[in-house]
Amino acid sequence: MKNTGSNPSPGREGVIVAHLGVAVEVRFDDGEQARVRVKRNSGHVVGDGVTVCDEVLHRHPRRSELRRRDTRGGVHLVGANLDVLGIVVAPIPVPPAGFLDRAIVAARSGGLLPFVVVNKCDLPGAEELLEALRNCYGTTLPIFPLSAALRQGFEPLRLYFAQGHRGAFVGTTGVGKSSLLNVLCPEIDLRVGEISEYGLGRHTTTVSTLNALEKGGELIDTPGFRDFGLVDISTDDLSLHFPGFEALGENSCRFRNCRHRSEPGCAVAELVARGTVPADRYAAYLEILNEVESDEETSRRRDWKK
Ligand SMILES: Nc1nc2c(ncn2[C@@H]2O[C@H](COP(=O)(O)OP(=O)(O)OP(=O)(O)O)[C@@H](O)[C@H]2O)c(=O)[nH]1
Ligand SMILES: [Zn+2]
Repeated sequence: MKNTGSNPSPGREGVIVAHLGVAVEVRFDDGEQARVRVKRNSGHVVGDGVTVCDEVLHRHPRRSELRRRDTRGGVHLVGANLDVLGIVVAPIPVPPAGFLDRAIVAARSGGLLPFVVVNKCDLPGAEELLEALRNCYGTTLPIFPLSAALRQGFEPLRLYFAQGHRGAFVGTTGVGKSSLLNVLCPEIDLRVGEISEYGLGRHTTTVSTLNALEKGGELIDTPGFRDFGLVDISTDDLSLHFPGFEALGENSCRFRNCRHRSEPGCAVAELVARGTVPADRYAAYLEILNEVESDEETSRRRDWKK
């Protein structure tokens, strides 16, 4: 174990704050940090709680896991024990249809609370976007309008994290995630620089880090994950976690695997008929359901061919 402070004694508890491929950086409960070697593909991720005993890592059970799927269908664990997922949108580029709903469903199915950041509020079109999002999600999620370029509007977001939340940001290319991170966590780049001094420079581009925020809370930054253009969800996730179906509460559909299409005894259909779920939200749901079903069909066919 390479030590960045005094010698850690065996059996100390901490959290993984950086993953370097062949080693992880552990921050112990007293604030001291040390590097521990791990096998490549050890399965440890940033955010994992660990006990270090005789230079060996013992991982604690996780309360949540954030995953992403690559374009070839491989699943990657991005971080552990996150509480919140910040979905970043902006007036430009316009969020792709269904992006927010899919990202919200992905967060909830991973056990994370989603929130929305509307960046680039200095640009025309921001008011309209914000208004549309407030109408759609305002009662179910926190929405933070801000401008990373002007460094304005960050206080409510900082206070939100300061409640003790550990989170990550996702969003499509160009919405300003890097700019946002730089305002919230200006030391991220510095820390990556430090890591390269240990001769692991080649890995610095894929380093994922857990960063403490000034006023409290933590942010996981994983380059490569931030671009969440293609959000992978299942039909089960969608029918359970679609934003707008919260009014369902304990009223369940007759069939446990109800897709809320035209099944008898569907509680969602009832809410739509009563106007509790607006018709346009239901239409958005059906559209995504069709897409997800067709994606699932495609991957089933691909698996058969293997
Ligand atoms: N007007 C305006 N432009 C912004 C703001 N935040 C970021 N930008 C610009 O938007 C562009 C994209 O910003 P990035 O921070 O690189 O966006 P990103 O989401 O990290 O993009 P990727 O790295 O491609 O995923 C840059 O030209 C930024 O200068 C903002 O608040 N207002
Ligand atoms: Zn139903």
